[in-house]
Amino acid sequence: MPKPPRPTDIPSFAAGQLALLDAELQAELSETNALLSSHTPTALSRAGLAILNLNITSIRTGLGGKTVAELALDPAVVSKGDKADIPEHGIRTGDIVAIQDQPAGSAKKTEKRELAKKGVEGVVLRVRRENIEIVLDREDADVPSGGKLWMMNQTMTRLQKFQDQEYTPFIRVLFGQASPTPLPSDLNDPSNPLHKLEWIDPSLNDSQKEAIRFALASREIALIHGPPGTGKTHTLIELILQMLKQKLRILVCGPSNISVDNIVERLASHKVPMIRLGHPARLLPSAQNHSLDVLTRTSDAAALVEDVRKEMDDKQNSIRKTRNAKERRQIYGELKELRKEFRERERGCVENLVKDSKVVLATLHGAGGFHLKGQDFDVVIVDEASQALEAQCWVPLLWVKAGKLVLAGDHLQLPPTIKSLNSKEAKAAKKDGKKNNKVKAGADNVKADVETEVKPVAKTTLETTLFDRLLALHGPSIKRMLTTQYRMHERIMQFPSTELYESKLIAAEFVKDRLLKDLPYAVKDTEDTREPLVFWDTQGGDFPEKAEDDEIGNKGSKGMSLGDSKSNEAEAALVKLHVGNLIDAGVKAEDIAVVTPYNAQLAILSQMLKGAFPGIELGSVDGFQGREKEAVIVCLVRSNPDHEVGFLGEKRRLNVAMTRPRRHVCIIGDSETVGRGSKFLKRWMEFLEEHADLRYPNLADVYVDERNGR
Ligand SMILES: Nc1ncnc2c1ncn2[C@@H]1O[C@H](COP(=O)(O)OP(=O)(O)OP(=O)(O)O)[C@@H](O)[C@H]1O
Repeated sequence: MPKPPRPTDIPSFAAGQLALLDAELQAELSETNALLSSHTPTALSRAGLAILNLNITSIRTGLGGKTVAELALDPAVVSKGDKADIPEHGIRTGDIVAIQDQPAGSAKKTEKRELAKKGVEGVVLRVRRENIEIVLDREDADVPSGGKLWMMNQTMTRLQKFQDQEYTPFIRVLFGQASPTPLPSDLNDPSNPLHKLEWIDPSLNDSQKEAIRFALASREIALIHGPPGTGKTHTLIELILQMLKQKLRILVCGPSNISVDNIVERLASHKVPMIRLGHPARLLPSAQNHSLDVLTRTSDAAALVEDVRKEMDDKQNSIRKTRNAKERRQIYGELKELRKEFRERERGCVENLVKDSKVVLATLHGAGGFHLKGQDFDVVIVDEASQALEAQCWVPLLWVKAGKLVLAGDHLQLPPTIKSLNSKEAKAAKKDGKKNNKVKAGADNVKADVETEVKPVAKTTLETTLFDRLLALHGPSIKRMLTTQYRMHERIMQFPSTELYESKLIAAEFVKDRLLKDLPYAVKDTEDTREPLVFWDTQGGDFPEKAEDDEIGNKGSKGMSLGDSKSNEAEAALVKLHVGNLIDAGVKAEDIAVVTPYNAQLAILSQMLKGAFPGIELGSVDGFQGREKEAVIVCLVRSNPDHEVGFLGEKRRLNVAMTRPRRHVCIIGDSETVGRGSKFLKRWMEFLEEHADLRYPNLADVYVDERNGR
C-alpha cells in the first residue's frame, strides 16, 4: 500500500502563495524603481501575474452604476518612439485584480505597506493592447490617485475563496486530500492494451514509451521527468498524437511563447489541426498560421464572416458615390446593422473554432483568456513545468474544466527566477504563511483528522514549483523518467547521472563517443579535440576572485545588477587561451559557448573574447538552460582563502552548467575553494581529478596569448 499523502490545506496554501507573490512583487518594485531606465524584464511580468507602472487615464460610471477605471502605461516609462503597449501579461477579462499605488523605490518599508493597503479590488472588464478597464468592486472605492500603480492577478485569491464543494476530485489530488487513482494492475503486462499502441514515431526509446503509457493510464496526474537531452518534448508530441487517437481534447501550455511554439511547430509537421491562442505578433512565424487571429480569417467558417465584410466594403464604396443625404443616411444605417452582424458572426466563428478544436495551445497565462473560460478539456499538458511558478500553472487549471494534468519537466534543473528569495519581504511572507497555517489548522478546519496532518505552508516557497510539490506530496510513483539522452558524450554525462539521476542515464549510441575531432567539418586531432572532459584546476592562489561590490558599491550604485557579483580575470584569460586552442584546431566559433554563473565575469569575458572570437556565444548558466553546444567552457570564478562558494553551491545550477555540451566540456575552477563548498562539489572535484584530462595552468603562460595581442 502506498503511504497516504499528507494533505495540504488549500486556503492556507493559497494564502501562503499570495504572501510570497506579494513579496516577489515588492522585490520587483524595488528593482524596477532602481533600474527604471533599463526596463529589466521582471519575473512577475514574465509570469504574467502583474503589470507595473500604470496610470489611471479615465474613470467613468459603467453598467449598474459601477465605477470603471481605465489604466494605461505611465508615459514616463515608455521610451521615446516606442508604442505605449502594455508589456505581455496574463491578466484577462473576468480576472479579479488589485490596483495599488506603486511605492517609490526610495519609500520606507512602512510607507510601502501603508500604500499597499490603500489599494482597491476589481474585475477586469476589457483588455486592450494599450489599456485595461477595471470595474471596481465597491462603488465608494477609493481609487488610488498616486503616480504609478500596479495591478496583480488574483488567481490565488480565487483559489483561496473556493468553497469546499467546489473542490473537484482532481483538485483534491493536487493538494493531497485524495490519492491518485491507482494505475491498472496489469499496466506492465504485455497483454495490457497500452502495450499494443501503434507508435507514430517508431524510433521512441523504451523509457519514452513507458512514460507515454503511464501518462495515458494515469487518471489525474502524471509527471514526465526529462533530464537534459532525453527528448521530453519529443515524448510529449507522441503523447498528444496518441491522445488524439483516443479522441481526447487537450490543452497544451508552457511558461513562455517559445516553449509553446516549439510544440506547435512539431505538431504541425504531423498535420495536426490545432489552435494557438496568443497575439500573432508574439508567435514564431511558423506558428502564426495556427493562431486564432489568422484562422478566423482563413478557415472555412471564416468565409461567412468574409461575406459580410465584403458587403460592408461595397456599402462603403456606394456612400462615396452618393451625394443624396437621405440615401447616405440610409446606407449608414445599413452599415451599422452590418457591423453588428459582422461582430456577431466573427464571435461565433471564433467560438466555434476554439470549441471544435481538439488541441488548443497557449502560454500558461494566455490560457486564462476568455476564449477558454469554463471549456471542457480531458487533459491539460504543461511542458517545461519546472520552469513555471505554481501560481502560473493554476491559471489554466482554474479557468478550464480539466480532469487530468500531465507535467513535463526536470526539477533537478533551475526553477523559475525568483528575485525575492532571500529578501526581507520573502522571509516575512514565510513567517506569515506559518502563522496563517496555524490559525487555519487550529480553527477553521473542523475535519480534525485531516488537520493534524496539514502540510505546513511555510515549507512552500515561490520557488517550489507544482512539479516539486506534487512529487513531494505523492512520491515518485506519479512520475516516469526518460533515461536515454541524445546530447552528451558518455563521460560528460557520467557525473550528473550518478549524482542526480540515480545513475539511470544512458547515452544514445550515436552520441556516446562523439568528439570534437569527429565534427562533420575539418577539425585537427589535438589534445583538446580528442578529449571530452578537460579540467583546468586553478588552485594555489594565483587565480583569485574579485568581489564586484568592492568597486561598484563605492560608486554609489550598490544594489544594482552587479552588486554582489564576482569576477576572476585570470580565469577569464584562461578561458581565452582554451577557446583559442579550440579555434586553432578548426572548431567553429559558433560551436563554442562559454558559461559562467556570475554576471560580473560575463562582462569581463565579453570584453576579452567577443572581439577576438566573433560568433562565440557567452552566457550566464541560468540563461543557457535549455540550450546546447558542441563545446562548452564552464568558468567557475570562485577562488578565495575562505573557501566561499556562494550560489555555486546550488546543485541545479551546476547541473545545468555541466549538461549543455555535446562533445567537449572544459571546466575552469579552483578545486581547493570549490571542493570545500559542499559534499556535492567535493565529489565533483574528485570526479574531475579522476576522470578528466587534468591540467594545472601556469599564470605566465595564460597571459602569453594576451601579450601576443590575440
Ligand atoms: N527516441 C529518439 N530517437 C532519436 N532521437 C531522439 C529521440 N528522442 C529525442 N531525440 C532527439 O533528442 C534531442 C532532444 O529532444 P527534445 O528537444 O525533445 O528534448 P527535450 O528533452 O525537450 O530537450 P531539453 O533536454 O533541452 O529539455 C532532439 O534532437 C531529438 O530529436
